[in-house]
Amino acid sequence: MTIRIHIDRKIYPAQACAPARVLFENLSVELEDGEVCAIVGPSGVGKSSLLQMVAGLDRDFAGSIEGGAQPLGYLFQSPRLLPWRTVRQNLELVMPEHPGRAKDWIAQVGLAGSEDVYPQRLSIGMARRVALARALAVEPKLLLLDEPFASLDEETSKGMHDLVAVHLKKLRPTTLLVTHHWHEAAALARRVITLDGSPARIVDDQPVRQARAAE
Ligand SMILES: Nc1ncnc2c1ncn2[C@@H]1O[C@H](COP(=O)(O)OP(=O)(O)OP(=O)(O)O)[C@@H](O)[C@H]1O
Repeated sequence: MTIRIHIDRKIYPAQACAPARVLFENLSVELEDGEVCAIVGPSGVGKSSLLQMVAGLDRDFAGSIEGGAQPLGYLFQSPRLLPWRTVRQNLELVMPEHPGRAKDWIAQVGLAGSEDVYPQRLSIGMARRVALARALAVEPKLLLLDEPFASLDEETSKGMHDLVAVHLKKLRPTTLLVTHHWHEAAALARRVITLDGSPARIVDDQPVRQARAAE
């Protein structure tokens, strides 16, 4: 499904010790059905905020997001697992019709044997892998990945990268991938959008080949 994002204005209001911040102004992006697009930009520019708006979790802005596809797979920056459910139960929740597949997903993210462990006993990297499995297991039409390979060692990161690549190829979800790493963007995405400034604007938007050449 094509996604059309147009943000006239997104403001985070003033808080006790922080002034109001205009995060986005006149920002427009269109994603074709099945397009994999990486979002890069400096820390604090608004990448995670943009994902939350696309997901429909933040509707407090002037503008529109058209075509929000369901099912939605969303890997948040923090794992956001339900602490009162085991690893297996966290996954079963998103696939109530196929609970038997939870075990297979746990194995695919390299956590076989941790099925009955509660999230507080997992390292951050393990919890993020469960969260990645949860995002992919819903067989999303719209996939939002916020730094999917953070907190992972090199070998695990490569394994998770391959897992994501296989699923992007198989399911062809329209995908927004937030990353700080050009090699991740270049390996998984066909298009790279660079955000910068305050309010944030798109300072670069190009196919991966040209983006790599400009590196
Ligand atoms: N709920 C909120 N209320 C007020 N300000 C917020 C809120 N969420 C984020 N911000 C602010 O908005 C700005 C953008 O945050 P965001 O997390 O979207 O950036 P980011 O580009 O994803 O950063 P990073 O790469 O460090 O994860 C930051 O200055 C942050 O402090």
